[in-house]
Amino acid sequence: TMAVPAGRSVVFVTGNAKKLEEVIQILGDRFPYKLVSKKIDLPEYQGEPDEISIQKCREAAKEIDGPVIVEDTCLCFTALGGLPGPYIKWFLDKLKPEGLYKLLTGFEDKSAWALCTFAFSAGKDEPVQLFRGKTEGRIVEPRGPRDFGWDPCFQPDGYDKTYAELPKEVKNSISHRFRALAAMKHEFPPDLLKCTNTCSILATLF
Ligand SMILES: O=c1[nH]c(=O)c2ncn([C@@H]3O[C@H](COP(=O)(O)OP(=O)(O)OP(=O)(O)O)[C@@H](O)[C@H]3O)c2[nH]1
Ligand SMILES: [Mg+2]
Repeated sequence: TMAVPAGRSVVFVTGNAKKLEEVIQILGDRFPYKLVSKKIDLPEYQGEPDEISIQKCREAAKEIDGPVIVEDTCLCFTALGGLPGPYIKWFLDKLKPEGLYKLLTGFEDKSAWALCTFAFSAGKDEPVQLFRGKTEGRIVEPRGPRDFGWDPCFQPDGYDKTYAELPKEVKNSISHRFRALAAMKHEFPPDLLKCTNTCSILATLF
């Protein structure tokens, strides 16, 4: 289990306000530590998802010099051997959701999965622990609001709506991010440290 001194806060380091918003919505008051957020644009590393999250977490722990959480998100197309994967940020930036859909023209298989990897470290010389969540679905012509990334072109299996069209509570109950946070929650036993007030989330930097 995770070692965070009682009363210490865990800093969620991300440059992405929408991620932070979802993390806050998903964790609600079930997170037994004080979670604060810090907007730092960490480097976009290359490699396998686990390695990327470990490097990202080490860098964040160095900058914060204390307990940190980071998260890295991949969107993987089966027909493309898992690409764009961790490089989805750049693909989305240049192609937009329409272009992501068009990438699969010529492939019958439109299946895809969203992968979220949270990484936790108690400090700069401490080990990194990973928590993964995966949601399977397929890439469709974009539908729904445009306020978060590739949500309009990802339709989770079992639903006839895209992530963007689904009510937020529904996305947050099946998403890659929800599943990774559920895995992480098991490692933060609420009774172990008895944080005074369950969880206060201060998203002051956005
Ligand atoms: O439609 C979406 N629904 C999601 O649930 C979701 N989660 C992440 N993303 C996007 O996918 C890329 C990941 O790259 P990423 O993990 O490096 O994130 P980031 O650089 O924005 O923030 P961070 O690395 O500072 O935390 C970025 O373009 C994010 O905007 C999402 N888009
Ligand atoms: Mg990033």
